[in-house]
Amino acid sequence: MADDSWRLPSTVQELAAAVEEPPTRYLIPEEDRLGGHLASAEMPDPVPVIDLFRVSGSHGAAEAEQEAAKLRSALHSWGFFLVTNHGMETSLMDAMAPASRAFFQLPLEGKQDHSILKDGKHWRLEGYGNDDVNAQDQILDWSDRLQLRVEPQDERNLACWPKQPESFRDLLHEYTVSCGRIKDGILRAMARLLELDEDDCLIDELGDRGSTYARFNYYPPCPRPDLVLGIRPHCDVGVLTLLLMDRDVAGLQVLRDGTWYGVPPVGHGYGLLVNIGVSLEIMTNGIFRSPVHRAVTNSEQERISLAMFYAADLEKEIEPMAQLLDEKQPARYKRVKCRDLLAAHREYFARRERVVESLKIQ
Ligand SMILES: O=C(O)CCC(=O)C(=O)O
Ligand SMILES: [Fe+2]
Repeated sequence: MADDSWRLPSTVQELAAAVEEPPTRYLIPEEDRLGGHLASAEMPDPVPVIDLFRVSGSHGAAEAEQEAAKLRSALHSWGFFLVTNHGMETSLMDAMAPASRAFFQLPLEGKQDHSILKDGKHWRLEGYGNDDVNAQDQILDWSDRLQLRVEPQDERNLACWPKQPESFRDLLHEYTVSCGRIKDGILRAMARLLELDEDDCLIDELGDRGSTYARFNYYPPCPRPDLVLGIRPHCDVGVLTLLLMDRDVAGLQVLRDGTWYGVPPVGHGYGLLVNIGVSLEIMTNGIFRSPVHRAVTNSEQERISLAMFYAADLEKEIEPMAQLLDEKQPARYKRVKCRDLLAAHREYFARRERVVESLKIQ
């Protein structure tokens, strides 16, 4: 029988503990290693920060207007921003991040109980592990992940949810509820920016049964950070992503005009970064663009991030919103069912390509 063990790489955490050099299948293509390293430029200005309370109008119309102008500028320049005054208790962020770390620190067997491989073989969307490996020459990322579908709540597959640390499940539930409110606040502010008919227009675009995936990314230290990527260049595929950044360790980079810029940790507490996804790019007919980003590793410290991906109802079709179209602004993206978009995104991601290119109307 053919040896297809290449389909089932060990976790990067195990690998990192065992090797002095990353194996060939983790080495990124030459053209991505320009200059011999993955260094990035410093952002010309600090990461834009949006005060969610102000932009919602709770301080009055004038302040909301000012904050909305900042949001517009952040969306047009970078496609991402930090959100503050978002209503999530600091104590929740302070507890969620260490609980994620504690999960990755469990012995392998404890984590494998929640493996992303059903019966040890068949890759699925939820659980602990890596990407689906479907080609022998696929270049792998230097990270392990725990991916869980947290919404709709009645579709949670709790068998994939860690029982250790003990606080994990309750924390993730609370975190999900809190992030859901923040996501709604952001989508309302964006709807106002776009002058849509109703503040809830973008929220409604997700449908009644929008899907939320929580993805915990774990990047072990790498002896050759100049040769691998923690996560390859990509756009997130959902409507938007809320990324809980590592408090201390940098790694996220964003591409703008051909230059990679490093996104520094906020320096105090945990930063919550909002990232536009491909689904929102389509819905807004390209008014908001999804930024290409990646994560690099380093040789000394592990790094953790937690991404909440908000996607529409899987059965819903995504297309440019009629309100944003007219003769001068015809649809620039094809209509696509959310489920198909997510599946296509995984295929493109594996090939290091971007799904959004295939959806543009030429
Ligand atoms: O770890 C990071 O900073 C980025 C993670 C990311 O881009 C993702 O999970 O989609
Ligand atoms: Fe991402």
